[in-house]
Amino acid sequence: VLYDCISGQPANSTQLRIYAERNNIEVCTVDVKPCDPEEWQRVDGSCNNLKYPSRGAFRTPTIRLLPLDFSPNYEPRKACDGGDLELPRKLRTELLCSGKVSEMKLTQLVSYYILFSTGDINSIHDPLNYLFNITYCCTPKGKDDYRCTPIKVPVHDPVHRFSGISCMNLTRPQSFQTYGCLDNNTDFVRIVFQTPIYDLSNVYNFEQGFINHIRTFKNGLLKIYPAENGLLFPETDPESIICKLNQRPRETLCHKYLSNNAIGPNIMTILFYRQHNKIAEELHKLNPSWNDDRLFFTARNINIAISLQILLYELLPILLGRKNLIKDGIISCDEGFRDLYDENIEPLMTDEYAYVHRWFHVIQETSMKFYDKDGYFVKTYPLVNATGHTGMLGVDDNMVYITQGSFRQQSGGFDFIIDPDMSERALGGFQLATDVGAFDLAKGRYFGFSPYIKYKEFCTKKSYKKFSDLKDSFSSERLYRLMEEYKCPSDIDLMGGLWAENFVKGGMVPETLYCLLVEQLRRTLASDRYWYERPNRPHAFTEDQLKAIRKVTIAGVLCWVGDHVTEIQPKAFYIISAKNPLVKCSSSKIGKLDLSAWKE
Ligand code: HEM
Repeated sequence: VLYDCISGQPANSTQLRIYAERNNIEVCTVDVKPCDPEEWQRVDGSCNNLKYPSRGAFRTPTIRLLPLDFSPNYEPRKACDGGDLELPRKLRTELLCSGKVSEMKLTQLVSYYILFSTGDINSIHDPLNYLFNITYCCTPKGKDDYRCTPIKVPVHDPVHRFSGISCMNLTRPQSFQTYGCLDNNTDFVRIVFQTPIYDLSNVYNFEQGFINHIRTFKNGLLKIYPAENGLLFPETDPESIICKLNQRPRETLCHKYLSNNAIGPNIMTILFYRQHNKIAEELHKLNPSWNDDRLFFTARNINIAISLQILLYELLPILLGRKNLIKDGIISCDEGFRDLYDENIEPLMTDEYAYVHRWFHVIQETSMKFYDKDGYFVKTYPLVNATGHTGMLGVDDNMVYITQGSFRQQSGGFDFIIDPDMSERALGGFQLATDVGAFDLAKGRYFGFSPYIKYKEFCTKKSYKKFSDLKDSFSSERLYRLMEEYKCPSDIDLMGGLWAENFVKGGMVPETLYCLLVEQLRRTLASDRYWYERPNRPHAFTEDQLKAIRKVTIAGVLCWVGDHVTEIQPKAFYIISAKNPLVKCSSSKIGKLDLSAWKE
């Protein structure tokens, strides 16, 4: 049945006719084969909710916590005095300092994993659009193109008053209106291609049929190929234009079915892809009678569960605070099952959830340190030169160096200081100047997010009319900066507020960021029928199997599928220290997967 993406109902003949006239049936509908309540979790996400079978599938529309706030024609909202809000680049340079500060407790792996996890539920179609299709927003042609929303650089910009750069190319976020599924005069609905549930869409892909390209259909395995350096990678497309930074002819590796994005998540995706095969191989040894399908879906089920176990129980407690997460019902304090499922809650993702993850741009350390397999420092390499540069992983020891660096190098600071490469050249060799912070702030306006104080009110149930009402959530110095830049509290952008706000007690992120993440995670836990901790889902784990999943840590994953990782600290999101020393991968301190509970 063809379901209308927007309504989540079977498309009627009038709708289909309109879509056919516009030549966009394929993008505005999802083809859902009849659901079987007991089937394995589908790769395209359909049939997650049996009442609304297309919800949870790729291209499920996003939802909003607060109403849209735009000027007419989806232009940014106005300031309280009726004028334009301050330029995003001006606000970024005034509210975030540019410089290098390290977080002394955490490793670079934190940024790699958090970005990898956002890639599961969020696609990178918007940057691809302005990098490959609409590249002229800073030229006269861009002035007449509604899709162009370039970043204007103020004349007295601290960096570009010297460089002569006065504009950065950027486009409007794409929506169901962009693709003609909704009329232009209707409320903006963001289009996202990934499924809105955590199901490793970034590893297994998500569009119908794509999975058939990566499966071998033998023993549950995915296709995998050795590169020039002998290491194993998913299928490559040497002609792809996405890997623009590949140094050809030597560097040819470029993922054909997976995304070639920033280097950290790129590596994590490769590791989870390989991990699928390791799991399938072991399952096959344990249960030689299982057929290909059973091995494939069981391995995927375990792989997804591991990715979530690490996110929820290892990483988020560090970032958001373990006690906070227990109090808010996001993690459980015992090892057993839990079941928060409610079939009346549709598996949908809020726009706010993906958006506030952008705050983590401030923690990105961009001088990647390369270490060899024995832990000797080799060199530093600019992280931004590695985006769209998958080819570097297939030659020399780069994959080894970056993997080793991920758990040996410190993370960037959790503060209001952004690494200069993120604020000036985040898109490395693609675009001359990219201030990702300014992009983040500008995008918030083109998504039509309500001002920061509305979110603050949503989270605290208090009212904020005057700047002084905010004094409990900001240091006086940070509040003063906001007052310098914004005329009224209601002018403060969501991202502007996050950049200045105090951290949640017990955690390392701004209070409102915490609140908006938790809001979505609650929905995710209640709306994903296949959530790994549930005892009553199709092909649920047994108690022993769930216990085995709960033991796995990111260190265990790196030991198992990382190239030449032979020793690592047990808590790999934390730096190596006397309390968290390097140990051999064979040590019982490393949380490895034991698949014996799957033997029949
Ligand atoms: C700490 C790790 C990071 C996290 C959690 C993160 C998160 C995000 C998220 C959620 C988006 C929004 C995507 C969308 O909805 O369209 C985004 C956009 C973006 N990120 Fe990151 N990111 C991280 C690191 C990086 C790095 C290392 C780079 C560059 C090398 C980068 C460059 C960008 C760019 C260029 C955009 C698009 C900006 C736009 O078009 O508005 N990010 N990031």
